Amino acid sequence: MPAGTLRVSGLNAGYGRTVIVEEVDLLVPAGQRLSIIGRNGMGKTTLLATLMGLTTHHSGTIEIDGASIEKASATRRAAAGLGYVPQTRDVFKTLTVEENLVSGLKGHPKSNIERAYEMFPRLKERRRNLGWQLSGGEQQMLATARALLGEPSILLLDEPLEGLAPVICQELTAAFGELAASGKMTIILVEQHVKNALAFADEVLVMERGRIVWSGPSRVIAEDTSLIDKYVGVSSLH
Ligand SMILES: Nc1ncnc2c1ncn2[C@@H]1O[C@H](COP(=O)(O)OP(=O)(O)OP(=O)(O)O)[C@@H](O)[C@H]1O
Repeated sequence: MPAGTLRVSGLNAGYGRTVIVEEVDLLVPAGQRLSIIGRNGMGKTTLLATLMGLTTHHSGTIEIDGASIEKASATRRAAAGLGYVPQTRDVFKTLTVEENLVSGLKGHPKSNIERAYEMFPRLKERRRNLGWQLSGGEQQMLATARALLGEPSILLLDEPLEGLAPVICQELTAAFGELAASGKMTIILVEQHVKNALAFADEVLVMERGRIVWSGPSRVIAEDTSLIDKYVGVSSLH
């Protein structure tokens, strides 16, 4: 079985006693690109954070390649193959780009840094700049590159294009497309812009109030603006 299959059953999770993610069932085969869409505050970020072990787990199972991880720490989940790029773009502001990358290696070969530079040449140009000196887009590239150094089999991306200039969006989208096309990684993308979400993914799921209310091939929802209007509003297409 290729690595990177995610199976979630009856998942309930949230913050303390508050349940946000409700009864989520999910099967993402290895190598699939899945986009998660939905209006603001519907639980998309909480679902990704829950997969990574950063919320309160109430019930249900999460398996990577058949192994249960719902009780594991975030560090153990990373070791099991999960890579996570949160909305907050976790980069160390007082370290250089290269130092940030070295800190993300965690035992993986140093040659991975050269591969990250190949994917994001801008980072190579800025290798001696400190985290705080980078633009938002460069920080997003650095956060993504750091996650990739750990060689995840499943990459979780939370609104990676939010607030970025179009030229940077294009560079990042091309990098995600390259990763996805390699077929070596399952990629789950939370994306507000439906156009980007549908262009990227084979499959889409829609969240509403913490639940999955629609799932299916992206071409089905792409061809049905009434579905888009119902779940996210047609304005999200622009
Ligand atoms: N740390 C937290 N503690 C308590 N409640 C939270 C916390 N973070 C988010 N929530 C609540 O959980 C719900 C879902 O939020 P979440 O950020 O997961 O939604 P989202 O779909 O990702 O929204 P957005 O697109 O705006 O990021 C919201 O009602 C939010 O107020």
